[in-house]
Amino acid sequence: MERSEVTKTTKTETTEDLYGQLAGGIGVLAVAAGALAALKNALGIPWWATGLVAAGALVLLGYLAWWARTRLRRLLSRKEQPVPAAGKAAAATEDVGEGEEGTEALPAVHKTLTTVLGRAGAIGREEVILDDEVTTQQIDVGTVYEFLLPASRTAEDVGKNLGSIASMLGVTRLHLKLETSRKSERKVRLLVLKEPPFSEPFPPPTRQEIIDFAGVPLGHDVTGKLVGVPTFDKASLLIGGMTQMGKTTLVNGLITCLLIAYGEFDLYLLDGKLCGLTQFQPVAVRYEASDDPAVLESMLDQLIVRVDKRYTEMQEAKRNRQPAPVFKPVFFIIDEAADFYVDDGSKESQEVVRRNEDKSRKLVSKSLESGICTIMLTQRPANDAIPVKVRDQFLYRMCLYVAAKGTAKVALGDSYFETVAPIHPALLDASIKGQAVLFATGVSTLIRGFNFPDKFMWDVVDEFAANREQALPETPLKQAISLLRDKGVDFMLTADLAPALGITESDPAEAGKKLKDLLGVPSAGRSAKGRGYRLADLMKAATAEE
Ligand SMILES: Nc1ncnc2c1ncn2[C@@H]1O[C@H](COP(=O)(O)OP(=O)(O)OP(=O)(O)O)[C@@H](O)[C@H]1O
Repeated sequence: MERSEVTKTTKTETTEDLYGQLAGGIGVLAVAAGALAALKNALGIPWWATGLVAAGALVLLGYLAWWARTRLRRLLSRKEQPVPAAGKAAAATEDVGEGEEGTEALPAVHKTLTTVLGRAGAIGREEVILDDEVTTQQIDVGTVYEFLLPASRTAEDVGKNLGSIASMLGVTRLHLKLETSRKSERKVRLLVLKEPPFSEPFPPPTRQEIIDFAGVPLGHDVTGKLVGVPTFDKASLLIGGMTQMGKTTLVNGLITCLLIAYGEFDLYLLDGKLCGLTQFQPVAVRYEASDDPAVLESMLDQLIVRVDKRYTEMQEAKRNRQPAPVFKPVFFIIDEAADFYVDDGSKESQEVVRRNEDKSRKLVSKSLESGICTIMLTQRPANDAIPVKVRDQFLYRMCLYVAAKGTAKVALGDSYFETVAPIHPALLDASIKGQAVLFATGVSTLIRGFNFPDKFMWDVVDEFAANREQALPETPLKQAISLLRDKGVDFMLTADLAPALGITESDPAEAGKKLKDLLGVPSAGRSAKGRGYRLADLMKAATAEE
Protein backbone atom coordinates (compact mmCIF):
# COMPACT_ATOMS: atom_id res chain seq x y z
CA MET A 1 0.00 0.00 0.00
CA GLU A 2 1.21 3.50 -0.87
CA ARG A 3 2.07 5.82 2.01
CA SER A 4 -0.59 8.50 1.02
CA GLU A 5 -3.31 5.81 0.95
CA VAL A 6 -2.36 4.61 4.41
CA THR A 7 -2.52 8.17 5.78
CA LYS A 8 -5.98 8.70 4.16
CA THR A 9 -7.37 5.49 5.66
CA THR A 10 -6.05 6.40 9.14
CA LYS A 11 -7.63 9.90 8.90
CA THR A 12 -11.06 8.45 7.99
CA GLU A 13 -10.83 5.96 10.92
CA THR A 14 -9.93 8.78 13.33
CA THR A 15 -12.93 10.92 12.23
CA GLU A 16 -15.28 7.94 12.63
CA ASP A 17 -13.82 7.29 16.10
CA LEU A 18 -14.49 10.90 17.06
CA TYR A 19 -18.17 10.75 16.00
CA GLY A 20 -18.64 7.44 17.81
CA GLN A 21 -17.17 8.77 21.06
CA LEU A 22 -19.23 12.00 20.79
CA ALA A 23 -22.45 10.00 20.42
CA GLY A 24 -21.45 7.79 23.38
CA GLY A 25 -20.65 10.89 25.46
CA ILE A 26 -24.07 12.48 24.71
CA GLY A 27 -25.75 9.20 25.66
CA VAL A 28 -23.84 9.01 28.99
CA LEU A 29 -24.72 12.68 29.77
CA ALA A 30 -28.42 12.07 29.05
CA VAL A 31 -28.48 8.92 31.24
CA ALA A 32 -26.55 10.70 34.03
CA ALA A 33 -28.97 13.70 33.94
CA GLY A 34 -31.95 11.30 34.09
CA ALA A 35 -30.39 9.31 36.95
CA LEU A 36 -29.62 12.48 38.88
CA ALA A 37 -33.20 13.75 38.42
CA ALA A 38 -34.55 10.37 39.59
CA LEU A 39 -32.23 10.42 42.61
CA LYS A 40 -33.27 14.01 43.45
CA ASN A 41 -36.92 13.01 43.28
CA ALA A 42 -36.40 9.83 45.33
CA LEU A 43 -34.38 11.54 48.08
CA GLY A 44 -36.17 14.89 47.96
CA ILE A 45 -32.96 16.86 48.32
CA PRO A 46 -31.62 19.93 46.40
CA TRP A 47 -29.63 19.56 43.14
CA TRP A 48 -26.22 20.33 44.69
CA ALA A 49 -26.70 17.62 47.36
CA THR A 50 -27.82 15.13 44.71
CA GLY A 51 -24.63 15.86 42.73
CA LEU A 52 -22.44 15.30 45.82
CA VAL A 53 -24.17 12.01 46.73
CA ALA A 54 -23.78 10.72 43.16
CA ALA A 55 -20.09 11.72 42.97
CA GLY A 56 -19.37 10.09 46.35
CA ALA A 57 -21.10 6.87 45.32
CA LEU A 58 -19.11 6.71 42.07
CA VAL A 59 -15.76 7.27 43.85
CA LEU A 60 -16.60 4.54 46.36
CA LEU A 61 -17.52 2.12 43.59
CA GLY A 62 -14.28 2.90 41.79
CA TYR A 63 -12.26 2.24 44.95
CA LEU A 64 -14.02 -1.09 45.57
CA ALA A 65 -13.33 -2.23 42.01
CA TRP A 66 -9.62 -1.32 42.35
CA TRP A 67 -9.33 -3.11 45.72
CA ALA A 68 -10.97 -6.29 44.37
CA ARG A 69 -8.74 -6.27 41.28
CA THR A 70 -5.53 -5.88 43.30
CA ARG A 71 -6.42 -8.69 45.72
CA LEU A 72 -7.34 -11.00 42.87
CA ARG A 73 -4.06 -10.28 41.09
CA ARG A 74 -1.95 -10.99 44.19
CA LEU A 75 -3.84 -14.20 44.81
CA LEU A 76 -3.28 -15.34 41.25
CA SER A 77 0.40 -14.43 41.22
CA ARG A 78 0.94 -16.32 44.52
CA LYS A 79 -0.63 -19.41 43.00
CA GLU A 80 1.50 -19.10 39.91
CA GLN A 81 4.84 -18.64 41.69
CA PRO A 82 5.51 -21.35 44.26
CA VAL A 83 8.66 -20.62 46.34
CA PRO A 84 11.15 -23.42 45.90
CA ALA A 85 12.38 -25.37 48.89
CA ALA A 86 16.02 -25.04 49.93
CA GLY A 87 18.38 -26.82 47.65
CA LYS A 88 15.89 -26.82 44.82
CA ALA A 89 16.09 -23.09 44.45
CA ALA A 90 18.46 -23.18 41.51
CA ALA A 91 16.20 -25.38 39.46
CA ALA A 92 13.42 -22.85 39.66
CA THR A 93 15.00 -20.32 37.32
CA GLU A 94 12.37 -19.68 34.70
CA ASP A 95 11.77 -17.13 32.06
CA VAL A 96 8.75 -14.99 32.66
CA GLY A 97 7.50 -12.36 30.20
CA GLU A 98 9.09 -14.02 27.20
CA GLY A 99 8.02 -12.21 24.06
CA GLU A 100 4.51 -13.19 23.07
CA GLU A 101 3.33 -13.02 19.51
CA GLY A 102 2.39 -9.51 18.55
CA THR A 103 3.73 -7.86 21.72
CA GLU A 104 7.17 -6.39 22.41
CA ALA A 105 9.55 -8.93 24.05
CA LEU A 106 10.10 -8.08 27.77
CA PRO A 107 13.39 -9.04 29.43
CA ALA A 108 13.15 -12.35 31.25
CA VAL A 109 12.71 -12.21 35.00
CA HIS A 110 14.42 -14.50 37.52
CA LYS A 111 11.38 -15.89 39.18
CA THR A 112 12.94 -17.33 42.36
CA LEU A 113 14.96 -14.30 43.35
CA THR A 114 12.23 -11.85 42.32
CA THR A 115 9.63 -13.65 44.41
CA VAL A 116 11.85 -14.26 47.43
CA LEU A 117 13.41 -10.79 47.56
CA GLY A 118 10.09 -9.09 46.79
CA ARG A 119 8.22 -10.85 49.55
CA ALA A 120 11.08 -10.43 52.03
CA GLY A 121 11.03 -6.69 51.37
CA ALA A 122 14.55 -6.49 49.93
CA ILE A 123 13.11 -5.18 46.64
CA GLY A 124 9.75 -3.52 45.90
CA ARG A 125 6.81 -5.68 44.80
CA GLU A 126 6.84 -4.04 41.40
CA GLU A 127 10.63 -4.53 41.04
CA VAL A 128 12.29 -7.57 39.49
CA ILE A 129 15.64 -9.34 39.26
CA LEU A 130 16.45 -9.82 35.60
CA ASP A 131 17.36 -13.29 34.52
CA ASP A 132 20.34 -12.27 32.46
CA GLU A 133 21.75 -10.40 35.46
CA VAL A 134 21.88 -13.58 37.56
CA THR A 135 24.47 -16.32 37.51
CA THR A 136 23.72 -19.47 39.44
CA GLN A 137 26.38 -21.92 40.49
CA GLN A 138 26.00 -25.24 42.25
CA ILE A 139 28.81 -25.96 44.70
CA ASP A 140 29.32 -28.89 47.10
CA VAL A 141 27.62 -27.20 50.02
CA GLY A 142 24.81 -25.39 48.22
CA THR A 143 23.86 -22.84 45.56
CA VAL A 144 25.50 -19.51 44.85
CA TYR A 145 23.49 -16.71 43.25
CA GLU A 146 25.32 -13.70 41.91
CA PHE A 147 22.96 -10.99 40.79
CA LEU A 148 22.31 -7.32 40.24
CA LEU A 149 19.64 -5.60 42.29
CA PRO A 150 17.27 -3.05 40.73
CA ALA A 151 18.87 0.39 40.51
CA SER A 152 16.85 1.73 43.44
CA ARG A 153 18.16 -0.96 45.79
CA THR A 154 21.47 -1.71 47.52
CA ALA A 155 23.09 -4.79 49.02
CA GLU A 156 22.14 -3.36 52.41
CA ASP A 157 18.46 -3.99 51.58
CA VAL A 158 19.32 -7.67 51.18
CA GLY A 159 21.55 -7.69 54.26
CA LYS A 160 18.83 -6.23 56.46
CA ASN A 161 16.32 -8.85 55.35
CA LEU A 162 18.40 -12.02 55.43
CA GLY A 163 16.20 -13.59 58.11
CA SER A 164 13.06 -13.20 55.98
CA ILE A 165 14.90 -14.28 52.82
CA ALA A 166 16.06 -17.43 54.60
CA SER A 167 12.55 -18.09 55.77
CA MET A 168 11.17 -17.66 52.21
CA LEU A 169 13.78 -20.16 51.01
CA GLY A 170 12.81 -22.60 53.75
CA VAL A 171 16.18 -22.40 55.55
CA THR A 172 17.66 -20.43 58.48
CA ARG A 173 19.66 -17.22 58.53
CA LEU A 174 22.81 -19.28 59.12
CA HIS A 175 22.29 -21.11 55.84
CA LEU A 176 22.89 -17.83 54.01
CA LYS A 177 26.14 -16.09 53.31
CA LEU A 178 25.98 -12.65 51.77
CA GLU A 179 28.91 -11.05 50.02
CA THR A 180 28.78 -7.51 48.74
CA SER A 181 30.89 -5.81 46.12
CA ARG A 182 33.25 -2.93 46.70
CA LYS A 183 32.54 -1.76 43.15
CA SER A 184 28.77 -1.71 42.98
CA GLU A 185 26.03 -1.32 45.56
CA ARG A 186 23.73 -3.39 43.38
CA LYS A 187 25.97 -6.43 43.05
CA VAL A 188 25.24 -9.24 45.48
CA ARG A 189 26.55 -12.77 46.00
CA LEU A 190 24.29 -15.00 48.04
CA LEU A 191 25.17 -18.53 49.08
CA VAL A 192 22.31 -20.79 50.15
CA LEU A 193 23.59 -23.82 52.06
CA LYS A 194 21.95 -27.22 51.66
CA GLU A 195 22.70 -28.22 55.25
CA PRO A 196 23.18 -26.21 58.46
CA PRO A 197 26.68 -24.69 58.53
CA PHE A 198 29.57 -26.93 59.57
CA SER A 199 27.41 -30.05 59.63
CA GLU A 200 30.54 -31.79 58.35
CA PRO A 201 33.95 -30.89 59.82
CA PHE A 202 36.62 -29.52 57.51
CA PRO A 203 40.16 -30.90 57.93
CA PRO A 204 42.62 -28.41 59.49
CA PRO A 205 44.75 -26.61 56.91
CA THR A 206 48.18 -27.86 55.92
CA ARG A 207 51.32 -25.81 56.52
CA GLN A 208 51.38 -24.88 52.84
CA GLU A 209 47.77 -23.67 52.90
CA ILE A 210 48.58 -21.53 55.94
CA ILE A 211 51.67 -20.10 54.25
CA ASP A 212 49.75 -19.39 51.03
CA PHE A 213 46.92 -17.58 52.82
CA ALA A 214 47.00 -13.83 52.33
CA GLY A 215 46.96 -12.78 55.99
CA VAL A 216 46.42 -14.79 59.14
CA PRO A 217 43.82 -17.56 58.88
CA LEU A 218 41.48 -17.98 61.85
CA GLY A 219 39.18 -20.73 60.63
CA HIS A 220 37.11 -22.13 57.78
CA ASP A 221 34.08 -20.38 56.37
CA VAL A 222 30.89 -22.33 55.65
CA THR A 223 32.25 -23.48 52.30
CA GLY A 224 35.51 -24.77 53.76
CA LYS A 225 37.56 -21.80 52.52
CA LEU A 226 40.17 -20.36 54.88
CA VAL A 227 39.13 -17.07 56.46
CA GLY A 228 41.06 -14.71 58.66
CA VAL A 229 42.34 -11.19 58.93
CA PRO A 230 44.72 -9.46 56.53
CA THR A 231 47.20 -8.60 59.29
CA PHE A 232 47.59 -8.06 63.01
CA ASP A 233 49.65 -4.96 62.43
CA LYS A 234 47.83 -2.08 64.15
CA ALA A 235 44.99 -4.36 65.25
CA SER A 236 43.92 -6.13 68.40
CA LEU A 237 41.36 -8.90 68.80
CA LEU A 238 38.66 -9.54 71.41
CA ILE A 239 37.13 -13.01 71.54
CA GLY A 240 34.01 -13.70 73.59
CA GLY A 241 31.87 -16.77 73.99
CA MET A 242 30.33 -18.93 76.64
CA THR A 243 32.31 -21.58 78.41
CA GLN A 244 33.33 -24.70 76.47
CA MET A 245 32.51 -23.20 73.07
CA GLY A 246 36.05 -23.42 71.71
CA LYS A 247 37.81 -20.10 72.40
CA THR A 248 41.07 -21.60 73.66
CA THR A 249 41.15 -24.13 70.83
CA LEU A 250 40.61 -21.30 68.36
CA VAL A 251 43.46 -19.26 69.83
CA ASN A 252 45.72 -22.32 69.88
CA GLY A 253 45.00 -22.56 66.15
CA LEU A 254 45.74 -18.87 65.70
CA ILE A 255 49.11 -19.10 67.51
CA THR A 256 50.00 -22.19 65.47
CA CYS A 257 49.26 -20.29 62.24
CA LEU A 258 51.33 -17.32 63.46
CA LEU A 259 54.26 -19.62 64.24
CA ILE A 260 54.05 -21.13 60.76
CA ALA A 261 53.62 -18.02 58.68
CA TYR A 262 54.01 -14.73 60.56
CA GLY A 263 57.81 -14.65 60.63
CA GLU A 264 59.65 -13.45 63.72
CA PHE A 265 57.55 -12.15 66.61
CA ASP A 266 57.58 -12.09 70.39
CA LEU A 267 54.87 -13.89 72.29
CA TYR A 268 53.67 -12.94 75.77
CA LEU A 269 51.15 -15.37 77.19
CA LEU A 270 48.97 -14.92 80.25
CA ASP A 271 47.20 -18.19 80.74
CA GLY A 272 44.25 -17.38 83.00
CA LYS A 273 42.96 -20.92 82.47
CA LEU A 274 46.31 -22.19 83.80
CA CYS A 275 46.76 -24.84 81.13
CA GLY A 276 45.12 -23.44 77.99
CA LEU A 277 48.26 -22.08 76.34
CA THR A 278 50.99 -24.16 78.04
CA GLN A 279 52.15 -25.88 74.87
CA PHE A 280 53.42 -22.53 73.57
CA GLN A 281 55.58 -21.78 76.62
CA PRO A 282 58.82 -22.80 74.85
CA VAL A 283 58.32 -20.08 72.22
CA ALA A 284 57.00 -17.38 74.55
CA VAL A 285 59.18 -14.52 75.70
CA ARG A 286 57.13 -14.62 78.88
CA TYR A 287 54.57 -17.18 79.94
CA GLU A 288 52.52 -16.90 83.11
CA ALA A 289 49.87 -19.33 84.26
CA SER A 290 47.89 -17.28 86.74
CA ASP A 291 44.58 -15.59 87.39
CA ASP A 292 46.08 -13.04 89.76
CA PRO A 293 45.45 -9.42 88.68
CA ALA A 294 48.92 -8.53 90.01
CA VAL A 295 50.47 -10.79 87.37
CA LEU A 296 48.56 -8.99 84.61
CA GLU A 297 49.84 -5.71 86.03
CA SER A 298 53.43 -6.91 85.95
CA MET A 299 53.08 -8.02 82.30
CA LEU A 300 51.38 -4.75 81.38
CA ASP A 301 54.23 -2.83 83.00
CA GLN A 302 56.76 -4.83 81.01
CA LEU A 303 54.96 -4.23 77.73
CA ILE A 304 54.27 -0.56 78.38
CA VAL A 305 58.02 -0.04 78.79
CA ARG A 306 58.41 -1.55 75.30
CA VAL A 307 55.62 0.67 73.95
CA ASP A 308 57.19 3.82 75.40
CA LYS A 309 60.60 2.87 74.05
CA ARG A 310 59.16 2.32 70.59
CA TYR A 311 57.34 5.65 70.66
CA THR A 312 60.58 7.38 71.57
CA GLU A 313 62.28 5.68 68.62
CA MET A 314 59.47 6.77 66.30
CA GLN A 315 59.76 10.35 67.53
CA GLU A 316 63.53 10.25 67.05
CA ALA A 317 63.13 8.99 63.49
CA LYS A 318 60.63 11.73 62.66
CA ARG A 319 62.76 14.40 64.26
CA ASN A 320 65.78 13.27 62.25
CA ARG A 321 63.72 12.87 59.08
CA GLN A 322 64.51 9.19 58.87
CA PRO A 323 62.20 6.40 57.73
CA ALA A 324 59.87 5.06 60.45
CA PRO A 325 61.53 2.24 62.38
CA VAL A 326 60.28 -1.28 61.73
CA PHE A 327 59.49 -3.12 64.95
CA LYS A 328 59.35 -6.82 65.63
CA PRO A 329 55.65 -7.72 66.07
CA VAL A 330 54.61 -8.54 69.63
CA PHE A 331 51.54 -10.58 70.58
CA PHE A 332 50.13 -10.38 74.08
CA ILE A 333 47.50 -13.07 74.54
CA ILE A 334 45.36 -13.24 77.67
CA ASP A 335 43.08 -16.23 78.18
CA GLU A 336 40.17 -15.68 80.54
CA ALA A 337 40.88 -11.95 80.66
CA ALA A 338 37.78 -11.03 82.70
CA ASP A 339 39.28 -12.61 85.83
CA PHE A 340 42.03 -10.00 85.90
CA TYR A 341 39.55 -7.16 86.32
CA VAL A 342 37.84 -8.62 89.37
CA ASP A 343 39.07 -7.64 92.83
CA ASP A 344 38.81 -9.76 95.95
CA GLY A 345 37.18 -6.99 97.96
CA SER A 346 40.38 -5.80 99.65
CA LYS A 347 41.49 -2.22 99.16
CA GLU A 348 44.80 -3.33 97.76
CA SER A 349 43.17 -5.62 95.19
CA GLN A 350 40.73 -2.87 94.16
CA GLU A 351 43.70 -0.61 93.51
CA VAL A 352 45.44 -3.24 91.36
CA VAL A 353 42.28 -3.77 89.30
CA ARG A 354 41.82 -0.03 88.82
CA ARG A 355 45.42 0.30 87.65
CA ASN A 356 44.95 -2.72 85.36
CA GLU A 357 42.04 -0.97 83.65
CA ASP A 358 44.11 2.13 82.97
CA LYS A 359 47.21 0.26 81.91
CA SER A 360 45.28 -2.14 79.66
CA ARG A 361 43.54 0.73 77.91
CA LYS A 362 46.86 2.44 77.41
CA LEU A 363 48.49 -0.72 76.08
CA VAL A 364 45.70 -1.64 73.67
CA SER A 365 45.23 1.87 72.33
CA LYS A 366 48.86 2.92 72.10
CA SER A 367 50.35 -0.39 71.16
CA LEU A 368 48.75 -0.42 67.73
CA GLU A 369 51.19 2.11 66.29
CA SER A 370 54.12 0.34 67.85
CA GLY A 371 53.28 -3.14 66.61
CA ILE A 372 52.11 -4.69 69.89
CA CYS A 373 48.91 -6.63 69.40
CA THR A 374 46.68 -7.68 72.28
CA ILE A 375 44.35 -10.66 72.01
CA MET A 376 41.89 -11.10 74.86
CA LEU A 377 39.59 -14.04 75.43
CA THR A 378 36.67 -14.05 77.79
CA GLN A 379 34.00 -16.58 78.64
CA ARG A 380 32.15 -13.86 80.51
CA PRO A 381 31.33 -11.22 77.90
CA ALA A 382 29.13 -9.42 80.44
CA ASN A 383 28.98 -5.67 80.39
CA ASP A 384 31.35 -5.27 83.31
CA ALA A 385 33.66 -8.22 82.55
CA ILE A 386 36.14 -6.28 80.44
CA PRO A 387 36.09 -2.56 81.15
CA VAL A 388 34.40 -0.55 78.39
CA LYS A 389 37.39 1.75 77.96
CA VAL A 390 39.52 -1.33 77.25
CA ARG A 391 37.18 -3.24 74.97
CA ASP A 392 36.35 -0.19 72.84
CA GLN A 393 39.93 -0.27 71.55
CA PHE A 394 39.70 -3.64 69.78
CA LEU A 395 39.56 -3.50 66.01
CA TYR A 396 38.79 -7.15 65.35
CA ARG A 397 35.99 -8.89 67.21
CA MET A 398 34.94 -12.46 67.47
CA CYS A 399 32.01 -14.05 69.26
CA LEU A 400 31.34 -17.74 69.72
CA TYR A 401 27.98 -18.95 70.98
CA VAL A 402 26.38 -16.68 73.58
CA ALA A 403 22.78 -16.88 74.74
CA ALA A 404 21.79 -13.20 74.60
CA LYS A 405 22.01 -10.22 72.30
CA GLY A 406 23.48 -8.08 75.11
CA THR A 407 26.48 -10.34 75.56
CA ALA A 408 26.99 -10.53 71.82
CA LYS A 409 27.12 -6.73 71.75
CA VAL A 410 29.83 -6.74 74.40
CA ALA A 411 31.99 -9.00 72.26
CA LEU A 412 31.15 -7.58 68.84
CA GLY A 413 30.55 -3.91 69.68
CA ASP A 414 27.49 -1.93 70.73
CA SER A 415 26.47 -1.02 67.18
CA TYR A 416 27.13 -4.49 65.75
CA PHE A 417 23.49 -5.26 65.00
CA GLU A 418 23.17 -2.10 62.90
CA THR A 419 25.93 -3.26 60.53
CA VAL A 420 25.27 -4.88 57.14
CA ALA A 421 24.24 -8.53 57.38
CA PRO A 422 24.99 -9.14 61.05
CA ILE A 423 24.94 -12.73 62.33
CA HIS A 424 23.40 -13.29 65.73
CA PRO A 425 25.77 -15.51 67.77
CA ALA A 426 22.79 -16.88 69.72
CA LEU A 427 21.70 -18.63 66.50
CA LEU A 428 24.89 -20.70 66.36
CA ASP A 429 24.52 -24.38 67.09
CA ALA A 430 26.21 -24.67 70.49
CA SER A 431 26.87 -28.36 69.93
CA ILE A 432 29.19 -27.63 66.99
CA LYS A 433 32.23 -26.32 68.86
CA GLY A 434 34.53 -23.63 67.57
CA GLN A 435 31.92 -21.74 65.53
CA ALA A 436 32.32 -17.98 65.74
CA VAL A 437 31.14 -14.77 64.17
CA LEU A 438 34.20 -12.89 62.98
CA PHE A 439 33.61 -9.16 62.62
CA ALA A 440 36.56 -7.53 60.88
CA THR A 441 36.81 -4.58 58.51
CA GLY A 442 33.05 -4.07 58.71
CA VAL A 443 32.20 -7.56 57.47
CA SER A 444 30.65 -10.43 59.43
CA THR A 445 31.75 -13.95 58.58
CA LEU A 446 30.66 -17.19 60.13
CA ILE A 447 33.75 -19.31 60.73
CA ARG A 448 34.82 -22.42 62.58
CA GLY A 449 38.23 -22.30 64.26
CA PHE A 450 40.87 -24.93 63.57
CA ASN A 451 41.24 -27.87 65.89
CA PHE A 452 44.81 -28.93 65.16
CA PRO A 453 46.00 -32.28 66.52
CA ASP A 454 48.38 -31.83 69.49
CA LYS A 455 51.25 -33.47 67.62
CA PHE A 456 50.97 -30.94 64.80
CA MET A 457 51.16 -28.04 67.26
CA TRP A 458 54.11 -29.54 69.19
CA ASP A 459 56.06 -30.00 65.96
CA VAL A 460 55.34 -26.42 64.91
CA VAL A 461 56.48 -25.12 68.33
CA ASP A 462 59.72 -27.18 68.24
CA GLU A 463 60.48 -26.10 64.72
CA PHE A 464 59.91 -22.43 65.52
CA ALA A 465 62.12 -22.66 68.64
CA ALA A 466 64.90 -24.39 66.72
CA ASN A 467 64.79 -21.90 63.85
CA ARG A 468 64.83 -18.98 66.23
CA GLU A 469 67.80 -20.37 68.08
CA GLN A 470 69.67 -20.97 64.86
CA ALA A 471 69.08 -17.42 63.75
CA LEU A 472 70.58 -15.97 66.95
CA PRO A 473 73.79 -13.99 66.43
CA GLU A 474 76.97 -15.80 67.48
CA THR A 475 77.36 -14.42 71.00
CA PRO A 476 78.39 -15.90 74.35
CA LEU A 477 74.65 -15.98 75.15
CA LYS A 478 73.98 -18.23 72.18
CA GLN A 479 76.96 -20.39 73.19
CA ALA A 480 75.53 -20.75 76.69
CA ILE A 481 72.11 -21.72 75.29
CA SER A 482 73.69 -24.33 73.04
CA LEU A 483 75.64 -25.76 75.97
CA LEU A 484 72.49 -26.23 78.05
CA ARG A 485 70.62 -27.67 75.08
CA ASP A 486 73.42 -30.10 74.22
CA LYS A 487 73.44 -31.36 77.77
CA GLY A 488 69.63 -31.58 77.76
CA VAL A 489 69.31 -29.52 80.95
CA ASP A 490 67.31 -26.41 81.74
CA PHE A 491 69.62 -25.17 84.53
CA MET A 492 73.42 -25.02 84.77
CA LEU A 493 75.60 -23.95 87.69
CA THR A 494 77.78 -20.88 87.24
CA ALA A 495 80.70 -23.06 88.33
CA ASP A 496 80.14 -25.28 85.24
CA LEU A 497 79.08 -22.62 82.75
CA ALA A 498 81.91 -20.12 83.42
CA PRO A 499 84.82 -22.42 82.47
CA ALA A 500 82.87 -23.75 79.48
CA LEU A 501 82.73 -20.17 78.20
CA GLY A 502 86.46 -19.62 78.74
CA ILE A 503 86.40 -17.91 82.15
CA THR A 504 89.39 -19.22 84.06
CA GLU A 505 88.89 -17.19 87.25
CA SER A 506 89.27 -19.42 90.31
CA ASP A 507 87.41 -17.19 92.78
CA PRO A 508 83.71 -18.23 92.42
CA ALA A 509 82.37 -14.74 93.18
CA GLU A 510 84.69 -13.15 90.63
CA ALA A 511 83.89 -15.87 88.05
CA GLY A 512 80.18 -15.27 88.60
CA LYS A 513 80.61 -11.53 88.03
CA LYS A 514 82.62 -12.09 84.86
CA LEU A 515 80.02 -14.54 83.53
CA LYS A 516 77.21 -12.08 84.23
CA ASP A 517 79.09 -9.37 82.31
CA LEU A 518 79.79 -11.75 79.45
CA LEU A 519 76.21 -12.89 79.07
CA GLY A 520 74.56 -9.60 79.97
CA VAL A 521 72.09 -11.57 82.11
CA PRO A 522 72.00 -11.86 85.88
CA SER A 523 72.07 -15.40 87.27
CA ALA A 524 68.80 -17.03 88.23
CA GLY A 525 69.81 -17.18 91.87
CA ARG A 526 70.99 -19.86 94.18
CA SER A 527 69.92 -23.47 93.82
CA ALA A 528 70.67 -26.21 96.35
CA LYS A 529 74.09 -26.68 94.71
CA GLY A 530 74.93 -23.02 94.10
CA ARG A 531 74.27 -20.13 91.71
CA GLY A 532 73.44 -20.79 88.09
CA TYR A 533 71.51 -19.91 84.90
CA ARG A 534 68.14 -21.11 83.63
CA LEU A 535 67.74 -21.91 79.94
CA ALA A 536 64.42 -20.01 79.84
CA ASP A 537 66.11 -16.82 81.15
CA LEU A 538 68.93 -17.13 78.64
CA MET A 539 66.45 -17.62 75.80
CA LYS A 540 64.38 -14.68 76.94
CA ALA A 541 67.45 -12.46 77.05
CA ALA A 542 68.60 -13.66 73.64
CA THR A 543 65.29 -13.27 71.84
CA ALA A 544 63.56 -10.30 73.44
CA GLU A 545 63.97 -7.21 71.35
CA GLU A 546 64.45 -4.76 74.17
N1 LIG B 1 36.89 -26.34 66.05
C1 LIG B 1 36.64 -27.35 66.87
N2 LIG B 1 36.37 -28.57 66.39
C2 LIG B 1 36.12 -29.60 67.22
N3 LIG B 1 36.11 -29.52 68.56
C3 LIG B 1 36.37 -28.33 69.10
C4 LIG B 1 36.65 -27.19 68.30
N4 LIG B 1 36.87 -26.15 69.12
C5 LIG B 1 36.73 -26.63 70.36
N5 LIG B 1 36.44 -27.93 70.37
C6 LIG B 1 36.24 -28.77 71.57
O1 LIG B 1 35.34 -28.09 72.44
C7 LIG B 1 35.75 -28.22 73.80
C8 LIG B 1 35.89 -26.86 74.46
O2 LIG B 1 36.94 -26.16 73.82
P1 LIG B 1 37.75 -24.99 74.53
O3 LIG B 1 38.37 -25.46 75.78
O4 LIG B 1 38.62 -24.42 73.49
O5 LIG B 1 36.56 -24.00 74.90
P2 LIG B 1 36.61 -22.65 75.69
O6 LIG B 1 35.57 -21.79 75.09
O7 LIG B 1 37.99 -22.10 75.74
O8 LIG B 1 36.17 -23.11 77.12
P3 LIG B 1 36.29 -22.34 78.53
O9 LIG B 1 35.76 -20.97 78.34
O10 LIG B 1 35.44 -23.16 79.43
O11 LIG B 1 37.71 -22.34 78.91
C9 LIG B 1 37.06 -29.01 73.78
O12 LIG B 1 36.78 -30.35 74.08
C10 LIG B 1 37.54 -28.89 72.36
O13 LIG B 1 38.27 -30.01 71.94
